[in-house]
Amino acid sequence: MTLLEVTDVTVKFAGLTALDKVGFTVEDGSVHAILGPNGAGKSTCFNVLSGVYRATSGSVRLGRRELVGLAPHRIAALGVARTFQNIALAGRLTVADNLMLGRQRLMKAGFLSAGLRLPQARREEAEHRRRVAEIAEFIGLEDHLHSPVGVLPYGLRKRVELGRALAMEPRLLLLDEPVAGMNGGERREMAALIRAAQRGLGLTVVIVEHDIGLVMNLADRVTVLDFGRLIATGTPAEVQRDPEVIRAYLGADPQQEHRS
Ligand SMILES: Nc1ncnc2c1ncn2[C@@H]1O[C@H](COP(=O)(O)OP(=O)(O)OP(=O)(O)O)[C@@H](O)[C@H]1O
Repeated sequence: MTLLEVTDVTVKFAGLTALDKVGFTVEDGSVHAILGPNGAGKSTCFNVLSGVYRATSGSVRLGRRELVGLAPHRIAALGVARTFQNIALAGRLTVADNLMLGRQRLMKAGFLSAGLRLPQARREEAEHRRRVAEIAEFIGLEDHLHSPVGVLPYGLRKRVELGRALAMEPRLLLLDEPVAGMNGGERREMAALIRAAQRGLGLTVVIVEHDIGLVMNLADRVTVLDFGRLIATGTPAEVQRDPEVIRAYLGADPQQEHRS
């Protein structure tokens, strides 16, 4: 079953076409990667999916809902969570509190009752904190639950980002370069975690990534962009063989992942 359907999405910025009639579908419960060299339009595509940018034309459907034109918080409320290329966490807050921020949308008690610490609000908060502890365990950070995020090494902070997105209990998880800047071991651990989230929590994952090796091992399907155009879509094995993909991206010097 299709969860996300992107049709003819075009994004123009003053004279520059960042996305040109891009279309692909994402199956429910799958991991779908968006791959492409620098400037290909991957982040723009993500920003359209999460409502940060509005497509100039085209459509993005989550189930039957049209997402183009909705504000980011409305899209989040439909069960779409995202992480950012550059970590966007509250460094002074603990891991637990950062994960709690992810649960805000799920909290029923208003600010006032939470502020006054009314019994119902206290009970609700305790439930959310229990779930946050479970998520911290899932991402392997149970021993750091009460550490400020700012003191954690980079690889662990990237996991907190993933945890905060998971704390939103999404159906669709958008991951923007989740292993950027990580070493080989950290990359493998993060890939395993993403797989575990997809399988264990039944999530659908769309991932933007430069790391071709990671994408080929992790993704069920891959969409390849180049200069804002979709040049291939298919299984990792199919796109790896595609001559246009080889020319645009995979043929690049493997030591030099980023084309500048
Ligand atoms: N807000 C913006 N205003 C103007 N141009 C933009 C804007 N955002 C992106 N672009 C341009 O759109 C094109 C696609 O950029 P985008 O960031 O989507 O590529 P990308 O594939 O994510 O690249 P990278 O791998 O470097 O993150 C680029 O030419 C970029 O300069």
